[in-house]
Amino acid sequence: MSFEIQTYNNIAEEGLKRFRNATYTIDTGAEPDGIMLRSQNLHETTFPASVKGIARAGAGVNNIPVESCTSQGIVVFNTPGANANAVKELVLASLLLSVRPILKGATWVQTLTGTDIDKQVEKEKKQFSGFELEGKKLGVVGLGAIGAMIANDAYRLGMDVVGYDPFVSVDTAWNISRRVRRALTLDEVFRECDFITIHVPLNDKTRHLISTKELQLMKNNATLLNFARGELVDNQALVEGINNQTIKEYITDFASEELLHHPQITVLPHLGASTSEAEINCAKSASRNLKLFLETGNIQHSVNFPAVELAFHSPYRLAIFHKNVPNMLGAISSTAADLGMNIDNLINRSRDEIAYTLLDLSETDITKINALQTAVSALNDVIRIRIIKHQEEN
Ligand SMILES: NC(=O)c1ccc[n+]([C@@H]2O[C@H](COP(=O)([O-])OP(=O)(O)OC[C@H]3O[C@@H](n4cnc5c(N)ncnc54)[C@H](O)[C@@H]3O)[C@@H](O)[C@H]2O)c1
Ligand SMILES: O=C(O)CC[C@@H](O)C(=O)O
Repeated sequence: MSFEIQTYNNIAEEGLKRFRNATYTIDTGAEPDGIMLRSQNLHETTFPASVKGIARAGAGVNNIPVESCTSQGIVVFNTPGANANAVKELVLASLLLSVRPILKGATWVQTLTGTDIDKQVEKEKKQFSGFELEGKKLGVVGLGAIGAMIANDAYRLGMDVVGYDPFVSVDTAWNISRRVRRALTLDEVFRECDFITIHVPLNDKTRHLISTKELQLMKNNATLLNFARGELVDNQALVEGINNQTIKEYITDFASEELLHHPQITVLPHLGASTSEAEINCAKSASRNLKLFLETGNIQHSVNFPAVELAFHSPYRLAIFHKNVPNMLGAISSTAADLGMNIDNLINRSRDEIAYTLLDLSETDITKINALQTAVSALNDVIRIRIIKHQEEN
């Protein structure tokens, strides 16, 4: 078996090297089996029928048409937590920089001349004095991989931390300090906090999570930080809110024309995950997910199909994507039996309306396997079916 991988954006070599062997080619053809990307927008892309999996080297998948991929039986992966520490450090740096005008001070020092620089510094430094984070209240909206780390570390910096996440996972909840108070409503967070940082995914429910109404609930001296996605905040309402002194400051990782050249708005060029460590972690995790899926059909860290793991020892495996409806397994097994084929092993998992079945066969005659593929494809509610040949590890 051989696979073609298409890449977009700069994917770290530490991840790509999993594909530098005889089984794979990278960026050489128009019919890729797998796609690896960072922030490339795929919403207008028509995928060739060859595409089986798309791996996002990062957390957010809003640049991928996930729903349409699901209906085509394309598995979309992300890399949960792989860049969380990088984002956490940038948010903490931004919090610290927002209370201490040290960059302005450092720029000013460079303008000084003369032999009494030390005296000029002592005389003028009061213009660069700031505040402390200790004792201030931070609201963290979204207590996932990033939000949870920020909540814990902000608490360690002496901040009073409130978190809001109605869907927090049990695993993450275990990792959050019990000193982080759980807010029951978003309004509570907006009303009480001096700093609010958002770490939720962008989707139809969270787009413009923060608009005029939410801004008006915030304290006049509040700082809003957005290192999750630009569209979570209604930029027009935000600029109006800052101009009307509804809130004090906005710090974001997502550039947009209306946010530029405003003294109370700091815009970074999407640097949250831009550390060597995060880029390597994400590339390694994305390539591991994609390679495992292409070679075995097993699924880990998918955002649209269930996790499935079945040791692969048989000569052939069918990977069947289908709707989650009754008697699908019965129909698949009797189709195999009708063709005289024995099933070595089988696993079926579902996720909402979608299900996925791996069927291992002792049959070695590819003509018969192809006939089974054709017969199963003709069953109602089957979305896609792949034949995977067992291969030695590489
Ligand atoms: N700036 C960057 O470079 C950068 C890097 C990584 C991630 N991100 C963005 O940050 C987001 C979060 O990343 P993560 O790794 O923490 O993801 P995550 O999936 O671990 O956490 C997201 C959390 O948001 C919660 N959530 C969902 N909807 C919510 C809502 N309406 N209100 C409150 N909580 C809600 C979920 O329950 C989950 O706990 C990503 O989706 C991505 O868009 C940006
Ligand atoms: O790849 C990047 O630089 C950003 C990734 C980030 O947006 C994410 O969602 O993980």
